[in-house]
Amino acid sequence: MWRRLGFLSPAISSSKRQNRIPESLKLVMLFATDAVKDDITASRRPFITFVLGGPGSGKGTQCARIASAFGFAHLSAGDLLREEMSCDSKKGKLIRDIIMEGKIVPSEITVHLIKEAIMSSSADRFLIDGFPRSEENRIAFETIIGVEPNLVLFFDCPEEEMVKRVLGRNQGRIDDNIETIKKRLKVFEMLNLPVINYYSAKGKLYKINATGTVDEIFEKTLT
Ligand SMILES: Nc1ncnc2c1ncn2[C@@H]1O[C@H](COP(=O)(O)OP(=O)(O)O)[C@@H](O)[C@H]1O
Ligand SMILES: O=c1ccn([C@@H]2O[C@H](COP(=O)(O)OP(=O)(O)O)[C@@H](O)[C@H]2O)c(=O)[nH]1
Ligand SMILES: [Mg+2]
Repeated sequence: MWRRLGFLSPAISSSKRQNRIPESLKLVMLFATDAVKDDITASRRPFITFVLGGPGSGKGTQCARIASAFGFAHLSAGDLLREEMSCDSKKGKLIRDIIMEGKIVPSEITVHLIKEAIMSSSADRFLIDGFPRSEENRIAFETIIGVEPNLVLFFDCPEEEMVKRVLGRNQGRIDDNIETIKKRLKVFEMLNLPVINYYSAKGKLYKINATGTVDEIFEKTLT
């Protein structure tokens, strides 16, 4: 990946990855590009950032800020699934039941929705918010879409704060209740943390302390 980022590689060396000394993720965001595009054999290869974190860690909030500051298209896997869930179909009902239980929707459904969203957009840089949520999700994405993310952001937030935020979210979501939140936190720990560890080991992970105000976290993300 650092090879692909070309001249940016020295600026983002290994330090901020895995949350060591903060360096400029802002530079990466500003110049986000996948140098494979220069290869005439690759017709379209957008710059992909996965945005991970527990429920209520602020993924959606920070994605909106990053997207507007740096021209990323923001794709929320949860929003894509909620849109699909609202369809009065067998698939819609399946998604609803799984979300209500705080479990993970089968990878082929989610990856298909993400693929469609990427293909129907002309953007060259994407924030994929709330995906992959399991190793199975990650492998399905890499297999079906055929690329790995360029970057992975992890908003690290204490459970107590996440619960407080989710309960105060007030968007009428079927899964924003204490029973489902408890289940989602367990699923996050059991299935999503291994994905985070995987990208950390690959040197692609930027861990951000997600406590503080929205502005403070946005600043932390970029410094
Ligand atoms: N830094 C913050 N401090 C307090 N509340 C926040 C902060 N960031 C987000 N929120 C609020 O917490 C709730 C969850 O944030 P959201 O971005 O939807 O998280 P996620 O997508 O990770 O579940 C929302 O109501 C949002 O407005
Ligand atoms: O890739 C995904 C993303 C979301 N979900 C489901 O959708 C719910 C809500 O996801 P979202 O990312 O919107 O929740 P957030 O973490 O933002 O609160 C999750 O608990 C899962 O049940 C899923 O199965 N796969
Ligand atoms: Mg969200």
